[in-house]
Amino acid sequence: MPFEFIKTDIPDLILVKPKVFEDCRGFFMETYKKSDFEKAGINTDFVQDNHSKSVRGVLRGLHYQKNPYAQGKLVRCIKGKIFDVAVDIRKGSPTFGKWVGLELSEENRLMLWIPEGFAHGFLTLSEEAEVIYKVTGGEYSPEHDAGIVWDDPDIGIDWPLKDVLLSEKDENLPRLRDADINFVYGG
Ligand SMILES: Cc1cn([C@H]2C[C@H](O)[C@@H](COP(=O)(O)OP(=O)(O)O[C@H]3O[C@H](C)C(=O)[C@H](O)[C@H]3O)O2)c(=O)[nH]c1=O
Repeated sequence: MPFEFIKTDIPDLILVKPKVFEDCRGFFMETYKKSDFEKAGINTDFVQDNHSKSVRGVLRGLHYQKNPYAQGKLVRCIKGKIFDVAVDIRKGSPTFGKWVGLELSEENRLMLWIPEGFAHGFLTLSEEAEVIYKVTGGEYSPEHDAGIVWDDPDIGIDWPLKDVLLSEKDENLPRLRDADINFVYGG
């Protein structure tokens, strides 16, 4: 099995560890395989791939697209290191408002599967980080783009750095209690 699927504190949030084949040339690894991911319960109807580069201290998030353009994300850091965070924002979920954060890096090669109904963000821990992620559900739709402020005390994310660089948009995101959310658990 080329992948190890690891549960996190939020049942639907899955850490994926690919099998790496190293030799004198370097390495090879499969980073996605439909049959294996579907066996693990991961939706693989990917509609878009994204790639962003950030410098140390940049925090992108917490973002989500509202229904009917909700997105699932398979996130991977291919250069440097990030602290990747997902927050459950599905109304009625037993883990509503709960967050999971972990390091994804060029070195650990871990990937995080974040289903629809979660807000996502990451903090750049290395001088530079490049993040690529496959997206399910809705293609990019600015009208459905939404977010929650990174340091919402009701969520209490323990970001490793406190002095962060945000876009103007992210500086002005609402708290979870005021956010425009239309996800329903099990819906
Ligand atoms: C997300 C997106 C953005 N754009 C354009 C819109 C802006 O002109 C420019 C930068 O967008 P933004 O500042 O929203 O990029 P990020 O802050 O990296 O947003 C992402 O950050 C967090 C981590 C996420 O999980 C989302 O995928 C996404 O919201 O790219 C597009 O053309 N297509 C897209 O899918």
